[in-house]
Amino acid sequence: MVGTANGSRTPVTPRQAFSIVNGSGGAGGGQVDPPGLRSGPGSIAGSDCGGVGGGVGNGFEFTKEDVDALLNMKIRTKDKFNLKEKCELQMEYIKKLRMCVRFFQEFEGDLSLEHEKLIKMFEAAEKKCNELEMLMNAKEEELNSIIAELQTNNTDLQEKFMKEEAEKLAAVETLMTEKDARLSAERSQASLSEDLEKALKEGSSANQKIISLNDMYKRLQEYNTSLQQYNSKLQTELNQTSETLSKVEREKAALMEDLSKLRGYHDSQQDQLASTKASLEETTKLKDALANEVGCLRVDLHQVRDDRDRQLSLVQDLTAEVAQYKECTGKSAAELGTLTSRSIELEATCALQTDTIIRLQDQLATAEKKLEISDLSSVETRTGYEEQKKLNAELQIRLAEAEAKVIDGEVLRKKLHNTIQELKGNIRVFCRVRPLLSDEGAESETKSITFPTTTEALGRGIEVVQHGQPIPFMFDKVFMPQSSQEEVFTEVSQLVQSALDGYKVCIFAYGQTGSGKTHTMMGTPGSYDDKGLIPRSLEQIFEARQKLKEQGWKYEMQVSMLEIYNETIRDLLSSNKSSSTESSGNKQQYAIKHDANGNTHVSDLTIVDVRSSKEVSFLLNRAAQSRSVGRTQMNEQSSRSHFVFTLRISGVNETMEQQVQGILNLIDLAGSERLSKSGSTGDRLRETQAINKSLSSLSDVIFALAKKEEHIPFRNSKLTYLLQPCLGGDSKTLMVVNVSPAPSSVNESLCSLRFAARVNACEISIPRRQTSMRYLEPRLSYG
Ligand SMILES: Nc1ncnc2c1ncn2[C@@H]1O[C@H](COP(=O)(O)OP(=O)(O)OP(=O)(O)O)[C@@H](O)[C@H]1O
Repeated sequence: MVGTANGSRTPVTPRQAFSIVNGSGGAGGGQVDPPGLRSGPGSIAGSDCGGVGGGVGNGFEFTKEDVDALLNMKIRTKDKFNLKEKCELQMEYIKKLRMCVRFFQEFEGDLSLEHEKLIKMFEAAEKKCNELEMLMNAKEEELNSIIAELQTNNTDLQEKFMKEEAEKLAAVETLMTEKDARLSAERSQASLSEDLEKALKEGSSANQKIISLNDMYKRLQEYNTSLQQYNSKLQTELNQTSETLSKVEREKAALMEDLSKLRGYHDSQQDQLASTKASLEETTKLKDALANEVGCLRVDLHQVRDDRDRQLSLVQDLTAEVAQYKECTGKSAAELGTLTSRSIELEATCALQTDTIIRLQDQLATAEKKLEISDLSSVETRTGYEEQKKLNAELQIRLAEAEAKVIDGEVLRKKLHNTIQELKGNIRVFCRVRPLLSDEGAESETKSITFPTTTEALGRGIEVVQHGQPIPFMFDKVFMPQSSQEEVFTEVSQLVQSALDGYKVCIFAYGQTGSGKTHTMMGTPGSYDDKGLIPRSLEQIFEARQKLKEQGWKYEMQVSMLEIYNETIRDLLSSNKSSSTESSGNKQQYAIKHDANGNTHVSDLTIVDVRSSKEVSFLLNRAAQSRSVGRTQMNEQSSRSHFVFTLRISGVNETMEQQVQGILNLIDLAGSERLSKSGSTGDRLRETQAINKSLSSLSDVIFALAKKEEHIPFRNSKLTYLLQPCLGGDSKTLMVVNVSPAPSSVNESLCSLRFAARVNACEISIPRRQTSMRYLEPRLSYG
C-alpha cells in the first residue's frame, strides 16, 4: 500500500526516501500489492535542497526497496484464466510503474536542480574552502612555527622532564633512602627514646653534675680572670722588660762608655800604682838602709857602752887601787905617779869614751828620729799603697762587672741580631758609594748621588739624581764615600761571626765595573787600613777561634777559591795552571752538586786546611795572581770573572758535646756593564756577554724568588746554581751594592740600585744553624 503525501515539502534524500519505505508485509495473494510500497510520511516532504518530495506531484515516494519490490512483483490471480482481472492488475501495476517512473523523473529534475545548486554551493564552498585553505595554510604556518616552538618547548620540556625524571628518580631514591633512613631513624628513635629515657635519668644526674660544673666553671672563670689579670700584669711586666731592655741597651752604651773611661782610669791608676810601688820599694830600701844604719849604730853604741863599762870598772878598780895605795902610804911616790898618770890617762880615755858615747847617743837619737820619720812615711806609703790596692781591686771588680755586662749585652745583641735576621727572612742589602777618583774630578761639579738627612733615612737612604730629579732608595745600611773599610767591616762582623756559630753566610759585592767591589771585598794590597772584608773577616775568625778555645771549642778551617770565567769554573788554588772545566775537557771536573742537606759540592776543587789568617793571606795572594783580570774603558784592573772565596768552618766542643758547621762565602762578582760603555771587542766582548748573562740569570732567580714562583731558574748559570743554597736556602745572605758617584754612571747606578731594591724585598727562608751532637764528616761541604 502506497501512502499519500500530506502535502508538506519536507526535503528528503533518495536514501532517506528509501530508508523510510519498509518492505513490511507482503501483499495478500491474488492482489497487485507492490510489496513494501506505502505512502511516505509527511516527514519526507520539504528540504533545504529544494525538497525532492515537492517535485513529486503524485504524492508518492519510492524507495529503492519499493522499486525492487515493484520490479520483482509478480502478478497473480486467483484464476489463472481470468484475464480481465489479470489485465486490471497489470494496469494497476503499470500505473504504479508509471507513478514510480514519474516520481523518479520528478526526483531527477529535483536532483539536477539540486545538483546545480549544489555545484554553486560547491563552488562557493570551494572558494570558501580555498580561502579557508589559505587561511589554513597561514594558520598551518603559524601552527608550524607554533609547533616548532612547541617542539623546542617540547624538547626543552622533555629535557626538563628527563631531568625532572632523573631528579624524580633521584628523589625517589632519596625518598627510598629517606624512607630507609626514616625507618632506621624510627628504629633509632625507638632506641633513642629508650636512650632518652636513660639520658633523662642521666640528665638529671648530669644536671647535678652541671650544677657542680657550673660552680667549677664559676671558679674557673674567677681563676681565668685572675689569670687574665696575671697575664695583663705579665704583659705590663713584659712592656716594662722591653723598656728595661731598651734602658739596658742604653745603659750598656753608657756602660761601654764608662768602661772605656774606667779602662782609661784603670790604666792611669795602674801607672800610678806602678809609680807608687816603685816609690814604696825605694822607701822600703831607704828604710832598710836606715834600719841597717840604726843596727850598726846600735852595735857601735853597744860596743862603746861595753867599752865605757869596762873602762868605768877599770877606773873603779884603779880608784880602789889608788885608795889602797893611799892607805898604804908606804908605797913609793914613783909608783904613785905612774898610777896617777895611768889614772889620769884612764880618766881621759873615759871622758873621751863618754864623749863618744854622747856623740853616738846623739847619732842614735837622730838615726832613730830618721827611722821614725821613715817608718811614718813608710806607713803612709803602705796605707796609700793599700788604698790604691783596694781602689784597684774595686776597679777590677767594676771592670769585671762591666765586662760581664758587655758580654751579656753582646750575647743579647747577638741573639737579637739573629732574631731580627730570622724574622726578616730576606737578603740584607748594604749600599756603598765610593769616592770620586782623581780622573773623575772634572765631573764632580754636578752631584749625581745625595744622601737624605731625615731621621728615618739617615744612614739608610740614598738618592740618585737623574735629570734633576732625585730617585730615592732605602737599604739596611748606606755607606757614604768617606766611610772607611773598618766602618764597613764593623757592620758585617756579626754576620761573619755567625759562620763560627754554625750558619751558612754569604756576602757578595754587586755593581757596575769600577764601582769598588774588589776594593770592598779585598781592599788595597799592602795597605793595612785599606784591607777589605775578606782579610778582615779571616782575622776576626781566627781571633775568635783563639778566644773560643778557652771555652773548649776546637775549630778546623778549610779554604777553597774559584772563579767563574765565561761560564767555566776555574780552581784558583790548583797547582795545575790550566785547571778549568773547559781546558781539561772533562765535563765531570768542577761539577756543582747539591746534596739533600742543602750543601753544595764542587768536584775536584782544591780544598786547603788553614790554621792562621796569614796562611789564608798567602793563599789569597796566590789566587789573585791566577785571576782573570783585564782592562776596560771603565776600569784599569777590571775583574772579568766572579770570584768565590769559601771558608768551611767545623767546630767541636768536647765538654758541651756539640759540633757546628759553618760556611763563609765571600764573593766578588764581575762588574755589570753595558756593552757600549765597556768598549769591549773580541774576547773582551765574549767575557762581557758571559758576565751579563750570568748576572741577568742572577736577577731572574731573585725576581722568581720575590714572586714566589714555583720554578726558580737556578740552573740557568753556573753562578746561580753555585749560589742556590745562599739565595733560596737557609743561609744568611748580604749583598753589598757598590755604586760610583760619577755623574756619567747615573744610569748604571740606577740599574744597580733598582736591582738591589728588588733583592732587598726578596724573601728567602729563615737562616738555620748547622749544629749537632758529635761527630763530623771528615770533609765539609761547599756551602
Ligand atoms: N771606597 C773606596 N775608596 C777609595 N778608592 C776606591 C774605593 N772604592 C773603589 N776605589 C777605587 O776605584 C777603582 C775601582 O775599584 P774596583 O777595582 O774595586 O772596582 P770593581 O767594582 O771591582 O771593578 P771591576 O768590576 O771592574 O772589577 C780602584 O782604583 C779602587 O782603588
